[in-house]
Amino acid sequence: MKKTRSLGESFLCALAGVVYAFKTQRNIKIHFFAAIIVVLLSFLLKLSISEILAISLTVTMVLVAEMINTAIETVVDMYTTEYHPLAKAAKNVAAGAVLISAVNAVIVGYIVFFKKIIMFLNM
Ligand SMILES: Nc1ncnc2c1ncn2[C@@H]1O[C@H](COP(=O)(O)OP(=O)(O)OP(=O)(O)O)[C@@H](O)[C@H]1O
Repeated sequence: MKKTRSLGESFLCALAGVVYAFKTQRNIKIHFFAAIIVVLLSFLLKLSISEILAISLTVTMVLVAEMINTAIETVVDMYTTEYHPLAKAAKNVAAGAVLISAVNAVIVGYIVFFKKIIMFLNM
């Protein structure tokens, strides 16, 4: 295996990882489209800079958690497809990270959007 890579090659590998996760993981597709809707809503509801920062960090955290979850699932499946309690623990912990990021997204989304959407609908 080739050891040293140029910066460009490393970037392409990272990009390939994003594409792989997007192509193979239904949840990432759902989160990605949810992120697009959130970005469009942010423009429509004229969020402040600090609100946009909170939303941006939240969306990024969910997508990153999903990708780390995918990486862990992939390594576990490469190691064994047999039942193993440690494989189960690794996958459950990774899924737990996604769950925590998703709960945070719901809380942040509620705090930032709820009042604004109600006001927008009552206009
Ligand atoms: N090799 C294994 N040994 C023991 N339990 C496993 C194993 N593989 C999966 N599991 C259990 O099944 C659950 C689902 O695993 P799976 O690999 O199907 O993930 P998934 O359904 O693709 O998850 P996600 O929806 O997060 O992508 C795991 O969280 C774990 O509890």
